[in-house]
Amino acid sequence: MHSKEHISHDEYQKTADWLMSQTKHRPQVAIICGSGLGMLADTLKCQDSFAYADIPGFPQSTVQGHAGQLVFGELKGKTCVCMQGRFHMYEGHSLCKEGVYAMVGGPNFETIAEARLLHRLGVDAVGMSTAPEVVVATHCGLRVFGLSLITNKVVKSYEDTESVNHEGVLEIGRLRSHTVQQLVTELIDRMEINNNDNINKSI
Ligand SMILES: O=P(O)(O)O[C@H]1O[C@H](CO)[C@@H](O)[C@H]1O
Ligand code: HPA
Repeated sequence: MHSKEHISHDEYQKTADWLMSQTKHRPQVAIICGSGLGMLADTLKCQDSFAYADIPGFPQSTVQGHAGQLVFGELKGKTCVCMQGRFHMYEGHSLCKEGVYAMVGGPNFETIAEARLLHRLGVDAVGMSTAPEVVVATHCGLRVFGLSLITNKVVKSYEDTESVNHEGVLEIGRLRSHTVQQLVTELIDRMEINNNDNINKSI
């Protein structure tokens, strides 16, 4: 997992599973200790420390003064995990991939010309929804988690023989519905009930 462009969910999961099997700590707070600040990790109580080199799939610190350890423990009664050493782009690490979602008005799918324009603008995914809901929810002070299932490749070439249609979108939806249901159910299970208390205060 060393400075790869893309790290798969399975690779992250293997690393996380290994760590969870090695420590009983389940952190509520994660802290990245940069240059000269690694000593904070030494103050954690009931420590479990792991050298980055011993953690399966974990990148290595190359910067002088970065111990290269992941330290689990307690600080002021809160379970924390500290990275004693971070990773930088100048070490060859890429930025985490973030995507840009663009909404088109629909109900037609974007034309090839529109798809090319969106691509040039840096758009990664196209849909016909989600953005208005997020705008309204944010306006109402709600915290939002948006989830879009990517069902198809956007057609950007006039030579492309594939085309997008609603039946195809629904078909992928059916194929993935179980996974999406599991994900949403797990999210709800883990959700803090008080996460919108800023609204309650204003009512
Ligand atoms: O209807 P939602 O869930 O947004 O999903 C997508 O499916 C339709 C296109 O097939 C569009 O409505 C598009 O936004
Ligand atoms: N474009 C716009 N909306 C969509 C698409 C698409 O390719 N697929 C599903 N919804």
